[in-house]
Amino acid sequence: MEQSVIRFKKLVQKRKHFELGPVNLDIPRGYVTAIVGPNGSGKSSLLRLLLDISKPDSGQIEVLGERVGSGNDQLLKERIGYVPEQSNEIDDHMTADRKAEFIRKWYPQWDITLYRELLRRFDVETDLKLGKMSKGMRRKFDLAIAMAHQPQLLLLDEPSSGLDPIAWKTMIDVLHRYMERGERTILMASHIVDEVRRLADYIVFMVHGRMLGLYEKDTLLESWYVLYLDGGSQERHGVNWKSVPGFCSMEHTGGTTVKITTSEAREAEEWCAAQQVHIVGRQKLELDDILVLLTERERLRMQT
Ligand SMILES: Nc1ncnc2c1ncn2[C@@H]1O[C@H](COP(=O)(O)OP(=O)(O)OP(=O)(O)O)[C@@H](O)[C@H]1O
Repeated sequence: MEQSVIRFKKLVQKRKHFELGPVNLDIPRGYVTAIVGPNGSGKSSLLRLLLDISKPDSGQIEVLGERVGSGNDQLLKERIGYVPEQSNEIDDHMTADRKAEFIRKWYPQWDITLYRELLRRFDVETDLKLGKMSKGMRRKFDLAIAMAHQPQLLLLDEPSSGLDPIAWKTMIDVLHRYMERGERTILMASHIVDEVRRLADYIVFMVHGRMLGLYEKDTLLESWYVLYLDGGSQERHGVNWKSVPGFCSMEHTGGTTVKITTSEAREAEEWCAAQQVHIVGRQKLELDDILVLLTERERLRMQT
């Protein structure tokens, strides 16, 4: 694993109806990591803990080498850009430029040229009050504000929420460009498969407040497959399909063909070769299908 930019150590936060953690995880520096998980799995809660907006019950978080909540918060926040899931309504009476004037005082690295360039690219009307902006325009403004002080770490909570397809493409391009310079890191929570596919290097799955590991995206997508197997003679010899490496599910699809879903495609194919099972077809799983299967696996694990 590369050098880490964020470290969660035995992090736990207990709510009345929800428990987050324990989370033990290192987020690599210099990459885009996406937290992917169903509604209510704890993605936003985790980002708020990172920014010390809410407190854990136990455990620790280190961000950019500093312990969160240790008193260096302002210095730390200067190095971080954050786009929350929902914009702050307190700012609704301000125009874009007034808000920018207001917050730039806290950021020595604030780059007015970059700010103007981002607003131009996102087509944001600078003299409009924030409360009068459309949802998408407000989102674009929030992104520009989060990036204008050139943070080393960007935390994005559902960044494309409300964006039209053109604005979405601009955002993807802007984020790619952000990553081109230096050792920068993005940690984002997202539901959008296409966004994760285009941006993320690593993926963290989160289900019911639990982290299901950090996966390198390309490796993950190469591991989860549906294999269509000719099960004719094997069915007669009583082969146990559950012994296929990475076995997730099995279905008869008509005739002698058996559909097996596996999380270990390469090993499963080697198993087929050893068992002389003919592979009739193969199909990659998409991220959302993988999430559904992991969620179901976690639900079953919690029941036992
Ligand atoms: N301030 C709070 N007080 C009590 N419970 C909370 C609070 N904030 C969030 N929760 C609960 O924590 C759980 C996780 O919520 P969170 O918003 O972190 O999930 P999420 O994965 O970001 O969801 P979504 O994808 O819908 O945005 C939910 O059950 C939610 O009701």
